[in-house]
Amino acid sequence: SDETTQKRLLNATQETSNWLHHHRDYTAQRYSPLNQINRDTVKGLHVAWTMALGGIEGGGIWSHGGLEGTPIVENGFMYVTDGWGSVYKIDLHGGNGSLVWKMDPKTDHDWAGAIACCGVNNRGAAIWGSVVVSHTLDGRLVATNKEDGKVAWERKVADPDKGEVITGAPLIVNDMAITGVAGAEYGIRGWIAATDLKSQKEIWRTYTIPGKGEPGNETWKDDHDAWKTGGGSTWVTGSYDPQLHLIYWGVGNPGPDFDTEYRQGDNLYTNSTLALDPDTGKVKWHFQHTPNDPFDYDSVAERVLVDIPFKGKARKVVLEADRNGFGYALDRTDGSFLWATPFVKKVTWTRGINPETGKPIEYDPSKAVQTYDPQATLNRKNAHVTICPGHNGGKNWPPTAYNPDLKTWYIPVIESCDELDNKETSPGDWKPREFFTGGGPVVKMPITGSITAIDATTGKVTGKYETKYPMLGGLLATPELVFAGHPSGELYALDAKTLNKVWEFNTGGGVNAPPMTFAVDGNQYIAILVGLGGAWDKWNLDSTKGLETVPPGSMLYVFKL
Ligand SMILES: O=C(O)c1cc(C(=O)O)c2c(n1)C(=O)C(=O)c1cc(C(=O)O)[nH]c1-2
Ligand SMILES: [Ca+2]
Repeated sequence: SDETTQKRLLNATQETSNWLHHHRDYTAQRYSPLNQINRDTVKGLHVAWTMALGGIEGGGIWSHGGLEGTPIVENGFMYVTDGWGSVYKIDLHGGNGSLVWKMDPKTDHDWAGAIACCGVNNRGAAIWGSVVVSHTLDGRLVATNKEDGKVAWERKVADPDKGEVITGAPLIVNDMAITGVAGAEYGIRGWIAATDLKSQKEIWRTYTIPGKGEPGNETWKDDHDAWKTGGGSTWVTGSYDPQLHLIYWGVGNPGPDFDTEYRQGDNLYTNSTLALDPDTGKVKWHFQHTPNDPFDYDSVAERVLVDIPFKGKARKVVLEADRNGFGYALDRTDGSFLWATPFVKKVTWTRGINPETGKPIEYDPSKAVQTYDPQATLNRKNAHVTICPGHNGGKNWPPTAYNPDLKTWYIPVIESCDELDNKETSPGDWKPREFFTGGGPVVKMPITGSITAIDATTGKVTGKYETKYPMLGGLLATPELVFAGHPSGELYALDAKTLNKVWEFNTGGGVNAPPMTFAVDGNQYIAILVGLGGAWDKWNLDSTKGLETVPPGSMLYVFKL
């Protein structure tokens, strides 16, 4: 197999046939210039081949695993993961797929599965040199030889004894694998860690919650060290700007999720965008989206890097579609705020975002506990609320896609409200490997979805394709099309400009993974994993009538003209 050099990883946008990074390239646009499958030809798209994978065994609190991965493709070979972290190498030549090897990391199902808040999830692998680099739910970073599927080395990065698991794909930057952690619902103290792929040693680990004496720690104003169990997970893969030499990564919810009085203050850097120096892990700037969050609005979404004009000036921008229902554009050189737009139809937790500061209008930095909309803000006195978007967010982990020619950003939306209860938390309540949430959702309300298009240069919504079910799988953009899968099984293509549906196929499973595209032997293909898992069918099924009949499964579908 081929060497994946840093030079090639930097140039991934131009390797048109390939998909070398989790989000295809360092911009995380999930845009491929391949255009054989286009507005005119797409009606001829049909199944080329399928392959049954594994990973749907149960473990811990989970009755089965799910499929959330984005495949990597390099020069006619695919590397794809299942929910328990097995990696499959598939030869794509000759018009069908054949399994070359499978690496089973022997994940400890019960130990890790007991503390995976939201599913047996593994969102994919990365490639570097002659190895595939992947994570396991039980906290390991594994390097597997591309050639023979043998494990070259592995290193423990996260510790399930503390409630830490890993569900995201690694990001490779300058011969390092960058790892994010999950566990904010178990009161972990979140971090982002860099492993040197040459020495296999840790180079840096940056806690998303600053320690005593570090700038930001003063935003934890309680008297019982709430910062030590303050959440701030980092479970979605970030992006990288080589010119600015900055990594962009999102940070998850504070813990306990629903008891703001326990963790008074803004709770930095939870629910923030971080820009980090890749050499040292130092935080160069931050922007917090929902300070002192009462709603579980993890700001973990991928950070999409786009170069666009804004108010007549060329800007280097980072986009984020936050769980709080707003899409944000920040200047990625310094984090200054450009615009925010609601991408869901209904937002009730705030009256809006202050156009100068980018903070919720009600935000008062002098307050230890924030009150956003007084009706909707959950606290010990207002211990039962209805909020929109619901705690799953207006958009969860499934990635957005961006078309750089149209300067249009497509968001996979969850259109929801839900009812939340507060439960007062006391110092001493935290126990390793136990939920530490300070309340939670109670009544399940119906949930739908949409694909919402935003003009990145203005922040205005330009279109909405409404869907019966929430968008749980993420998007792919090509020059003329947007691809998406549905939890009820359909994979479909929309016209990139009109958002009209131009093609559809029912996979017979439930789609919970993002589509991707590649080319081999001159032919373009669309690939997607099928198998409903993640958080949905355990926690949210009452809100989506009809999905209870979708069987778990584990299937790779590949389409061609
Ligand atoms: O805070 C965390 O550490 C964390 C991790 C994860 C995860 O790793 O899957 C999810 C969440 N939170 C979460 O809040 C959530 O809604 C969620 C949905 C899913 C999924 O895969 O469907 N994962 C997660
Ligand atoms: Ca969370």
